[in-house]
Amino acid sequence: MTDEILRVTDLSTRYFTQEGQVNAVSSLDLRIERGEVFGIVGESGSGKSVTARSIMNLIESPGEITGGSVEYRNAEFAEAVVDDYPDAVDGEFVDLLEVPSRVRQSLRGTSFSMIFQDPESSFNPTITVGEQLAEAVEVQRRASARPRSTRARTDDYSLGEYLLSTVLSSRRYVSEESRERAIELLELVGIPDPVERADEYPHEYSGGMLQRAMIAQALAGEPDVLVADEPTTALDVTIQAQILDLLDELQEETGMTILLITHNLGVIARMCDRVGVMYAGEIVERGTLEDIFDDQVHPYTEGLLGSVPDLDGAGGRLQPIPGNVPSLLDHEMGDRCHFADRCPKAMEDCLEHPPEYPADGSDHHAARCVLAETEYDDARALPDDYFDGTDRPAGDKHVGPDERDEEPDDDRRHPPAETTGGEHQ
Ligand SMILES: Nc1ncnc2c1ncn2[C@@H]1O[C@H](COP(=O)(O)OP(=O)(O)OP(=O)(O)O)[C@@H](O)[C@H]1O
Ligand code: NI
Repeated sequence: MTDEILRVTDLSTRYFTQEGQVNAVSSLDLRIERGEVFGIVGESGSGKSVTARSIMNLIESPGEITGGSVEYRNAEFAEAVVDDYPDAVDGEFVDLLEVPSRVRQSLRGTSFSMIFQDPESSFNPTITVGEQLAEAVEVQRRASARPRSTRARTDDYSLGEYLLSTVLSSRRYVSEESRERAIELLELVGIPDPVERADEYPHEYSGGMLQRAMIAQALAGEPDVLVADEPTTALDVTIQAQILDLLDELQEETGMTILLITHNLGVIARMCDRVGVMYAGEIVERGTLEDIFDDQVHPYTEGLLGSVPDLDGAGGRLQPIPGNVPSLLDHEMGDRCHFADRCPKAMEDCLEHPPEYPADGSDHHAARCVLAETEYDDARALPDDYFDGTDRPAGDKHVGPDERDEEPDDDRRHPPAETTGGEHQ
């Protein structure tokens, strides 16, 4: 029997930009089991971060979740909200997109936590790092002080307590215990001189330090589910390995469920139980590590595997897959397999958008590719120049090197395979 903790169904997120509608995430399904580490991997701009933010319901204008559900399983939470939001509840599952943000926020930190790709976004610049961590610890303390009742967490905030908490939060640390825990957490993520660093403000931290502090912050509430978007990309390889070890350890200790987002297959191989390979806003192949690394069906997965960057050495790089990640603009996407124009095995069959087919291997193995069903047949192959003209309006999808912008050329963050700089909120 499965023990699903997170059930994402038919999730779609669009950005309504001046250039048109961007289909950042399209009809995405995910089933994540309690205690597993599920990886999402894909090139830059494939929709990984938007998926993570959609799951946390953190999509901002001009973006919008246009359909689907994100169901979190927590019997107490379901019981606490079922009277007020019966439509959001299905057994022990609650659709987080169907409850108001106030209710959802009661889950932040203690049930759900997120590590963002850009650490700045998760810190308040005017409060010291130590205080912010202590506050996160305090939230967890309050939650567990009311014996596991989510209702208490959402409703029972009496005026007295409210006043007390506002008074207290103007004090330097919410409590000495929380301050100690905050320092412990800083130490845990490898920040030197944690006692002194706790009193510093976010801008006094380097990018790598802030990323570690953010991990400490995300872990402070001892979440059930941690969504980690490129948790180690800004860090040098030694620290990367250290942080991954730390996540691994904590995961084993606490049984926390992790949704890990990365473009690094080395990280996937090291951390994950199951993987979803993302391309153009869709999961194009999913399966266990073995399915994906040894038995992959989708030529995109194969392309990503072209060269697995190693964590320990310099020079490990993804081998670029020829061509570019599509723009995801609705009017440019067409109704074919979105990878067909870059695929060495594109056939006539690929001019229709493929559904997800079961693939040989584990029950979990599936691919959005006709090759899961049919043998590759040279006789039906599309000519090499098939997509050179008509399918690609005004060559928009070929972003030349001089047109790339937005993000600094940080190789660790964007290996050569990744061309169009994904935007980060
Ligand atoms: N605020 C925004 N406005 C418009 N488009 C956006 C916005 N945020 C993301 N997108 C678009 O959504 C698509 C998916 O972006 P996303 O950031 O999820 O990619 P990613 O897989 O996380 O890439 P990376 O590896 O670079 O982080 C991209 O086409 C991106 O341009
Ligand atoms: Ni991203």
